Amino acid sequence: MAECVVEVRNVAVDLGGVPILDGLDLTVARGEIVAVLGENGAGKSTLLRCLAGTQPGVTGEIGLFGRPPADDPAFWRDVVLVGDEPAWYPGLTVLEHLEMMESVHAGTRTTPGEALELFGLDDRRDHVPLAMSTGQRQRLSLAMGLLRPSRVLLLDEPERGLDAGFRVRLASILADYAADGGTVVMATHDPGLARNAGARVVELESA
Ligand SMILES: Nc1ncnc2c1ncn2[C@@H]1O[C@H](COP(=O)(O)OP(=O)(O)OP(=O)(O)O)[C@@H](O)[C@H]1O
Repeated sequence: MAECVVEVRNVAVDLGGVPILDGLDLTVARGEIVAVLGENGAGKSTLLRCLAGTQPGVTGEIGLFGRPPADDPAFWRDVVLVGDEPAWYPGLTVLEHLEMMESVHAGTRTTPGEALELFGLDDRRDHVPLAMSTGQRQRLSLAMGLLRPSRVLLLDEPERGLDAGFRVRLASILADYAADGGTVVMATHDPGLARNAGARVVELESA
């Protein structure tokens, strides 16, 4: 049986009297992709924050590799979160952002050059992120996340701003990550992305 990487038992979040998730159970195996779908406000981002250990007010049990998530360096050596647009480093180009990631992480999954090609950013390598389109910046966020060595990807609406063609490529990038033994949990509004990536779909009901 495949190793269980993510385990969520009876998890709920109380945000000032508003219950969210309401006793959620979820297990995700090594090499599996789970796509969490649901209406606006259903709690998809909240679930990802729970898995990342950054959500206050959580009850129930959450384990990644058998340990509760902890917002500390050891945890983040295994886990990559791509969510809201990051704060770009002023004056650094696209290539330099990727090189910065490479310089601080041993054993990166791709080189900066390979990441530029994979994420279709080769012709933007010498641009600064704030001079690019929303979708191009999202590609860079994903490229920086995928360049890092990791065992779990937590992705909040990774399709945000991406054109249809690149969503197909992203699905294949995620499928390759899982085929290499990685585990993915993504919140998405794109059932096509989930299907093309070979994800198991989990529907979150609104409270
Ligand atoms: N800081 C907060 N304080 C109080 N309530 C919050 C807070 N953040 C989110 N919520 C509420 O929690 C619920 C879940 O929000 P969440 O962002 O997890 O939903 P979502 O499924 O990711 O939505 P979307 O599809 O719009 O991204 C919503 O009803 C939202 O109003």
